[in-house]
Amino acid sequence: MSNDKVHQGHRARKRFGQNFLHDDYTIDAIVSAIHPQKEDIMVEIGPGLGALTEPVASQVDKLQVVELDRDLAARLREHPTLKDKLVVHEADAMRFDFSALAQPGRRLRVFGNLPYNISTPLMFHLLETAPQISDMHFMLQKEVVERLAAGPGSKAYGRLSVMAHYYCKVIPVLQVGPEAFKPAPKVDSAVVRLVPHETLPFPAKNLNHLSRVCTEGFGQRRKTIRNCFRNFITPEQLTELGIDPNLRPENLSLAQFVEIANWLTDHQEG
Ligand SMILES: C[S@@+](CC[C@H](N)C(=O)[O-])C[C@H]1O[C@@H](n2cnc3c(N)ncnc32)[C@H](O)[C@@H]1O
Repeated sequence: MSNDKVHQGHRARKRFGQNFLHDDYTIDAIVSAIHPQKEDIMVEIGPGLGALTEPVASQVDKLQVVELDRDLAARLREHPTLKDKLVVHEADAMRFDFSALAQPGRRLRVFGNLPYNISTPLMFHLLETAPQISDMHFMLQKEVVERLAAGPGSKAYGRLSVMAHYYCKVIPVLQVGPEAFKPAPKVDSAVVRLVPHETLPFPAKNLNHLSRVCTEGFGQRRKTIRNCFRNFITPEQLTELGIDPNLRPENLSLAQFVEIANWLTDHQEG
């Protein structure tokens, strides 16, 4: 059992969410879904021991990788076949400025088998860079992929779903069982493709207001929106926007969340 924690001579660190992919079928399926092209600006988050790094690097000229674990970053810098292709950023992806890697007219393609302990805040961080990204492929906890992909009326629908759909088209690609990893995680996993919209379908005038409307709504998902949003909009004003005040937040579409947020921006005092 404890052997399972040592993979390719490296002891997996739980605090870095290290579950290394070792199943060739899964690795091939992810790399084909990514479909790397020679001239793409590819960025991998958490390359680890290189399960995805090696096959992707073999198809491109250069690969940027962001790895927090100092030992793993050092291994990658010295890797016999990878070192000439990799640009290793030994950094915390949560604080990393991904947009700095984009070039004029060339957006990033980001991928990774992400550390599950930070996957939700990391998604929000990456969504902020969406305009500089052409697509993202991530292995996540299956439940997080369900939340990303969820639409109105579903139990999994929440702030993460609204913000993901605000910026991206969300496409679940593949489900992966725990046995594909070493050590095996306690949860099921899934791969998702996120494709940022060329033009935002429902632009918000103020993103903080959209975030606030989502937080206040999903914080009280069993209430009707006339109650959730009573601090800033009346039932009559909701009706004027064409939105039924008796709906619950989990029934509001992205367009309606944005409509309420934009109303808040327009009617904010000061
Ligand atoms: C789930 S493992 C995936 C490793 C490898 N890509 C694979 O598929 O086998 C997550 C990786 O992310 C790294 N990591 C954890 N937290 C990180 C962070 N905040 N920023 C960058 N990398 C991080 C871990 O050290 C580890 O290499």
